[in-house]
Amino acid sequence: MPSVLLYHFPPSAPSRFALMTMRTLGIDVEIKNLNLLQKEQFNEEFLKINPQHCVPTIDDDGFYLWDSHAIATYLVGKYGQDSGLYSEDLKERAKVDSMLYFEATVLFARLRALCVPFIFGSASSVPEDLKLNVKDAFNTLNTLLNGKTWLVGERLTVADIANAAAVSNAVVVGYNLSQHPNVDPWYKRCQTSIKGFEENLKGADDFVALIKKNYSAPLFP
Ligand SMILES: N[C@@H](CCC(=O)N[C@@H](CS)C(=O)NCC(=O)O)C(=O)O
Repeated sequence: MPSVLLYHFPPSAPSRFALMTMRTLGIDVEIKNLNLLQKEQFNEEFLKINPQHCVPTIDDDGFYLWDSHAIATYLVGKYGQDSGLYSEDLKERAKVDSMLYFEATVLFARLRALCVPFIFGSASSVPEDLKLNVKDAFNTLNTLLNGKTWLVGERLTVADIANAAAVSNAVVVGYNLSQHPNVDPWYKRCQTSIKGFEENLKGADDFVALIKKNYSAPLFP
């Protein structure tokens, strides 16, 4: 299998979702780090590949693709049809998609809205409404996991990997998972079932280190 090039930034949860999917599929990955704080995503060479200038982006033998969700489902289709990470069944697949969109537009989006101002030093306190938004997203996740081992169907899918990457960032900034009795054990299952999870946790530590440069207290005391 030829290697796939991943433009990556370890603190980024979407980027780590793409990398964990690659690790879980056993894809030979070549990593090219782009330091977003140094605005390396705006270099001329990368902008030609991805005018949206975001990570993760892959180069699969000259096929350029971005958005972690598109990357994950593409890679399963190309390299992991038997992995079960993205169902062949239309309705099950739609449920996986639904949980991918949940991660993109609710869980990750709300965490980003709360955390990113601290990375860029433009926040000095945690707005209550943003905290409530994050808690509401976790409440939803908890309800969706009621009586279930995985988010969709009977096995791990890319929906679990995406959401677990975002949850890792929440945990390192002090979000207490034990208040969500279904999320906590699911997250522990993710840790032992997703390949590259240690690497993901290291990236989450890099993420919180960026916040701590400007704000040393936990965001969810
Ligand atoms: N929906 C996208 C989000 C990607 C994203 O927000 N990437 C951020 C890092 S977390 C980024 O590259 N920001 C730099 C920029 O947009 O210039 C995905 O899932 O891949």
